[in-house]
Amino acid sequence: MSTPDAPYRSGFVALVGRPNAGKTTLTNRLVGDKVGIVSNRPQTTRHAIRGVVHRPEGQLVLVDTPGLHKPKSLLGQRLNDVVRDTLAEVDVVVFCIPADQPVGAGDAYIARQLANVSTPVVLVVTKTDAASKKQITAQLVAASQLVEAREVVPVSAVADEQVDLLADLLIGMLPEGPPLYPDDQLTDDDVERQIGELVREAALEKVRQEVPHGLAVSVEEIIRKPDPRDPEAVFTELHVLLHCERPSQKPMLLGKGGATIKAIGSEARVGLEQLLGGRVHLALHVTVLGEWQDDPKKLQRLGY
Ligand SMILES: Nc1nc2c(ncn2[C@@H]2O[C@H](COP(=O)(O)OP(=O)(O)OP(=O)(O)O)[C@@H](O)[C@H]2O)c(=O)[nH]1
Repeated sequence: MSTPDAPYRSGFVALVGRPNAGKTTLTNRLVGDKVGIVSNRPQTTRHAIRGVVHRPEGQLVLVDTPGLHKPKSLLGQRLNDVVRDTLAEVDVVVFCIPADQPVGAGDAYIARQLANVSTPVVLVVTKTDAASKKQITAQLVAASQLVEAREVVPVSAVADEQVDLLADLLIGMLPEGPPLYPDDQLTDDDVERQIGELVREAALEKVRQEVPHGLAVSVEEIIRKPDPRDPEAVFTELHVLLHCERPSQKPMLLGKGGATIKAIGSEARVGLEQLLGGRVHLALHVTVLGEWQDDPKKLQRLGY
């Protein structure tokens, strides 16, 4: 794996940036298409793993950070605490700033959080395919004024420009050490969490603006058994609750004659069957949880 003059390196990297900065797209491009599920996490991290980048010279573990934003509720505050812990514990923080949008208050807020930790920062100006050379140059300068960065790299995840270079550069900043994951395992977001995310994404897509932030998902039960149609295959029965904040939101999620909830289920099932590698029966129910974003007990129940 390692060559005599270049030691093997491994470690943790967190991608941060305001919503829409391109973090997910960049993560996916860095990791590549192959996604698997790892059930064991190394003891070295408490954080959810988004993906693992395997290179001959090292291994980069991309750590999930929930959105970093000004706290408006207890949920927001807790998320920000998680973010700060994550930033302090990883080896490198990648701060994504899109090339096609002016640097704004959201970026400045994140920069202030980064100033509180000693973790080295790599500034990445994303979406360079969507901006002119002049715009990119101006953005590189503006971004550099926000934080003290070790490196500043313009990339396009969509056009696959400079992504390999970024991976090499990040690996070079990690401590020497053995691989943290076997190379056929790419993510270890636990299955339950991924199930919840797929359902939540499907629900947000189907209801759009109507149930904005007050939507949470909890996976109540996962039953795996041999598929009666094919005993070699696994059949998974899932019981999932969609929690909304207000009674008025419930009919929106259900739709006329249950049409919306049915559509959410069909949409989610495609991803779920891929994730679980077999047929899935998804039982979805809608409940009203009240002001869950500000209620510590309810937050705990939802895993925050
Ligand atoms: N043109 C272009 N668009 C991009 C690129 N990367 C991301 N996008 C687009 O920007 C939007 C946001 O990208 P995401 O990767 O979801 O951004 P994010 O930072 O993960 O967003 P949040 O989940 O809201 O925090 C999507 O519409 C992407 O298709 C890029 O390299 N070029």
